[in-house]
Amino acid sequence: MRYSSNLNHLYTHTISTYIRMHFIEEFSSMSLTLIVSFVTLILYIWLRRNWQRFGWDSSKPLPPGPKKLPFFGNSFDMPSTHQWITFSKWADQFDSDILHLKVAGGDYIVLSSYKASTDLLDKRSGIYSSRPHVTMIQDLWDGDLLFLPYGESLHAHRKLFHQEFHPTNSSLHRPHEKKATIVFLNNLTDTPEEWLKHIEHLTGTTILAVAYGIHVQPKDDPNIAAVEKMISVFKAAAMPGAFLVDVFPILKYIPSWFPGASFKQKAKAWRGIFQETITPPFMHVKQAMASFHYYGYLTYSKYPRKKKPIQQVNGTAEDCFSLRCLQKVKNPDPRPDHLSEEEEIIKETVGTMYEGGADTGITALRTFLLAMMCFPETQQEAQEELDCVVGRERLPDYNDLDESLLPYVSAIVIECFRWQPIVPLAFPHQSVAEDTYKGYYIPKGSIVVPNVWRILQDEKMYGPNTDVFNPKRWLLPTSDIQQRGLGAVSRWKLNPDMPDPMLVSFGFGRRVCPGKHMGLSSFTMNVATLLYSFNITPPMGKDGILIKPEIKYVSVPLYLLNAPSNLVQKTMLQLSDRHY
Ligand code: HEM
Repeated sequence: MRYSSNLNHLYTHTISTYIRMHFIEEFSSMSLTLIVSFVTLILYIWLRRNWQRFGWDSSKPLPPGPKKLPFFGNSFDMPSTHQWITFSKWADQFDSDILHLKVAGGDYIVLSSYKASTDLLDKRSGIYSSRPHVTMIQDLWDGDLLFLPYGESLHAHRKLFHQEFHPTNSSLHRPHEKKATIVFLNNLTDTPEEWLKHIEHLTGTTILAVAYGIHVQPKDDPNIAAVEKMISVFKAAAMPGAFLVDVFPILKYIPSWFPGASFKQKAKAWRGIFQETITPPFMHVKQAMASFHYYGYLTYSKYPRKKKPIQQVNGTAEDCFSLRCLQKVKNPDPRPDHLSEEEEIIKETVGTMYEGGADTGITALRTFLLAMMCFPETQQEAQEELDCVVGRERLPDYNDLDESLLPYVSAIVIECFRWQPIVPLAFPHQSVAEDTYKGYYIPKGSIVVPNVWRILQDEKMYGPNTDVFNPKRWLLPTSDIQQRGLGAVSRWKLNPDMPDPMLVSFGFGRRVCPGKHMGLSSFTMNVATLLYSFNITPPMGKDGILIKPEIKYVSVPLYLLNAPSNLVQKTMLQLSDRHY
């Protein structure tokens, strides 16, 4: 009985073990099948969704481009400087004005012709007007117009810019530009060897006056120093690929004390510098605009926490971009040292003037000076035109800067923008939907870059030898005598059939530069005044022979600006007074 019970037990145990093992076996083969099926299904769905993305749909291939490595794509092909030149070589190699690259897992579309750039960025601007996400700037260092994705916030920022910098408003800014130019000329006369410092001072002075009505000291002004500091910080933050967090945005969640998270402390310190630069001058305008603010408060006895303004006083704020925007605010914060949401947007928008207008203006003037030294005959011709039109008694004025009066000077300005475009890849756009162009598939989220440099080197559009600075490519000789004032005569007129390079130099579509008119008008004024006042020559060697500077450009990280090299910066210039 005991035996049988043991046997029974053994029997039962054996059966249960068998059942368990069988079940486990069954289960594991079943679960394996399930897992495999599930993974296959996910893979299938993912492949179906991404079929086109990887260019495997032969009916809609991706645009051509250099061969991609598995996982790394074209990451190793991407040049670290002068990208526009490499992109241009690839456009020739693949005989295509639209290229596709795979970089750090993202899709990169390069447009190499005027047609492709305007077809996509202008005509389909509903798709191509966003910006790629730069975590270091957007998440860790507050929003910024330049980097804002397409949407309501961008719309609100750009609206303020458009209202202010519409060409009909240019008379508001010109007195400031003119005043800054006079200070610039004085500084150049005193210390011509510090010409680069004076150019930086010039652009900073103009921006501070237009933005906040601040009138800086002719030299060593702390406001200018603050602006310069902010710009250098901004350049470091926006340098492509400088921070791992831009490649792996998830890193933004690691705490700042974590080893390797120094980028978070940097972002915090930079945010501080940014706010310290843009907040005080803006608050100053708000406080000085006392007619729109309340000078004191009454406390209701029934609602002790509610306050009521008791007095309004007349404002002392100077007319400027900030003031004009503040005057239109519907919901201001009544406290002079606080800002409502609407006022915060204004503060940020006005602050973007530094980023948009400072380095671009400086680079444009450096290119102009380099061109004048390397192509002296163009300088002479422009000076003759200025002498005829303006005379010798006064500086050029905005009324003179009409292309019908000073066509040669106008052609120099246009040629500066064409010869060495300041922003050779514009500023990257991002697509918000998938698209097809010329039969090629463009994935949603692609970073789209117009190769402005290549477009402006196109000999079919701009005539032969586009590497040479030649203002005459824009001009026609004319026998029409255009007379003005002193009996000025111009031998030239602008050729109306030439394509306008300004249509590409300032970007495209809904992200086109909102400071375009101001940038162009102040650059033209500076060019005319410099040509009128000084002879611009390269420095003289010990043997008394002029040292012609090398035409060498470096890419400056932020917008990938195309600036004359540091070598040129140090050696480049000698100024001698003409009429100043
Ligand atoms: C010679 C001078 C200038 C040049 C060559 C220039 C060029 C450009 C370019 C190429 C872009 C990118 C456009 C795009 O993404 O398609 C841009 C954007 C911008 N520029 Fe300018 N710019 C100049 C002067 C200015 C000035 C004086 C201001 C301010 C008053 C300014 C403010 C801006 C702003 C705020 C943006 C960002 C627009 C956005 O992202 O929606 N720029 N500029």
